[in-house]
Amino acid sequence: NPKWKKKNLTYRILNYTPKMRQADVNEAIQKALSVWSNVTPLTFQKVEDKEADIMISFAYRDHKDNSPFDGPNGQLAHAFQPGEGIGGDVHLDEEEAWTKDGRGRSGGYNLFIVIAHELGHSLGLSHSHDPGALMYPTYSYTDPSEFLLPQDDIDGIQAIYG
Ligand SMILES: CC(C)C[C@H](C(=O)NO)C(=O)N[C@@H](CC(N)=O)C(=O)NCc1cccc(N)c1
Ligand SMILES: [Ca+2]
Ligand SMILES: [Zn+2]
Ligand SMILES: [Zn+2]
Repeated sequence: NPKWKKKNLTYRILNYTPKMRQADVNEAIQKALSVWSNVTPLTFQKVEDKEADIMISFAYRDHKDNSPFDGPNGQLAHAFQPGEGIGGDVHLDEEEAWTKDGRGRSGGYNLFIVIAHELGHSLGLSHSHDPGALMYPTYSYTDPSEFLLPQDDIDGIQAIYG
C-alpha cells in the first residue's frame, strides 16, 4: 500500500452540500481527521486557496475521474490512495441524504462516519474483512458522540504510519 512520505498533511474543502449547515460539514470533517491523527503521528492543516494533499468535495454523477456517482445510495463516496494530484482526494456523492447527527436510524448517511472511512483510504488503508471495522466495505451507523476507532483500524493505520 502506498503511504504519505510526510507527516504533516494539508486538506481543503472545495465545496459544500446544501443538505447541511457549513459549520456542521466543517465539524464532521475535523472530527473525521482527528480519528486518524489521534492514533498516528500525522497532522492535518486546513488550507483555503491552494492545492492540498487531501481535497474534499461533493460531486455529482460523472465528475471527470472515471468513477461517476450513481444517485442516492449505492456508492456513497470514494477516495484515492496517497499520491500526487488526485491522490488522497475524497469525493462524496452529492445525491446522498447527508446528515449530521443521530438521524442515521431514520435514513440518511452520517457525514462524519463516511468521511472517516474515506480518509482511511486517503491515508493508504484498503477495506477490512472485520465487520466491526470502520474500513469494512459497507456503511453502518454509529452515533458520532459514541464513536471509537475499532482496533482493526488502529492496527491497520499503525502498521503504515507506526
Ligand atoms: C467500491 C467503492 C468505491 C465503494 C465505495 C467505498 O467503499 N468508498 O470508500 C462505497 O461508497 N461503498 C459503500 C458501500 C455501501 N453502499 O454500503 C459505502 O458505504 N462505503 C462508505 C462507508 C462509510 C462508512 C463506513 C463504512 N464501513 C463504509
Ligand atoms: Ca450514490
Ligand atoms: Zn470521484
Ligand atoms: Zn471504502
